[in-house]
Amino acid sequence: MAHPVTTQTAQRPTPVQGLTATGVTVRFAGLTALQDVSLSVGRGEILGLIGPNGAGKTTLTNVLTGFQRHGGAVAVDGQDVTGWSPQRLAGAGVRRTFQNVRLFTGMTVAQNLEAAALGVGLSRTAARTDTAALLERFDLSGHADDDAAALPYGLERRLGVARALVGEPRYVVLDEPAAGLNETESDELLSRLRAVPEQFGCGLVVIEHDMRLIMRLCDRLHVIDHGRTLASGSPADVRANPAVIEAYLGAAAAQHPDAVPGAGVPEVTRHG
Ligand SMILES: Nc1ncnc2c1ncn2[C@@H]1O[C@H](COP(=O)(O)OP(=O)(O)OP(=O)(O)O)[C@@H](O)[C@H]1O
Repeated sequence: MAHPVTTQTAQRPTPVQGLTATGVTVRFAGLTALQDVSLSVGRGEILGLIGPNGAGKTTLTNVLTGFQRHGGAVAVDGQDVTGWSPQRLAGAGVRRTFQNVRLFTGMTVAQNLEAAALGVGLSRTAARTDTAALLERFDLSGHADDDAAALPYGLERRLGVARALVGEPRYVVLDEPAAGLNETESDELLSRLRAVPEQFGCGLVVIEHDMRLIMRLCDRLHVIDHGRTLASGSPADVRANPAVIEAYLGAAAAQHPDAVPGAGVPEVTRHG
């Protein structure tokens, strides 16, 4: 007897898109650096991660990019990547920059990009093509053959960001990309970063103390203090949040982001 034909319309849950951290906790000996922090960033989105010195921002960056063991979970577009090494995560499209740019010394600007592209698994031909495109997009073509170690500071930071974008990453975490830049350089970085999600199709997490930059750049902000989430939402909502004003921004800065004490300078201390 012929069996009736049944069509299996499997009701698979739609994978959660984005780079997500769920219930992340990190303890260093007696110190709780992160306590039950959850956040997510989608492709095409820019998320700002802000908070006072020692709040846990770099520790969270390390968690998201595989440099820090932790409790809780990290996922990339629905795939659990908890415990993956930085190299494996980079291969899966999760990249980062460091507070202090770590360029490959003894190499030119172009060689820095090419080496990074080879490092994430591109073929030599693809690495060359990618390098040429990045040099162009970041206005570095005129410096392609310069010794990277001899670049002026602003260009060094620009190269650091470009290098994190080799090989079409899915998500990039930028740790204080504007640190030490003057106002003009910071504004120039802002317009470059603003274009990145559309140009590269990736999501950005930006850790930054420069509130002039962060308030203009980000679609959403996530604020942490003492290792816990203090607030999250649009820049306007976060700027008006009394707890954020109290812990971090200060009243004057909340009303006039250009007046943030130390804007453009990495050292912003707790208020109150
Ligand atoms: N490897 C470590 N061992 C012990 N304590 C650490 C370690 N790394 C960070 N910490 C502590 O964890 C807390 C969070 O530090 P973290 O560097 O993540 O803060 P942050 O928000 O990035 O600060 P900043 O804005 O100054 O860079 C701080 O109290 C810091 O001293």
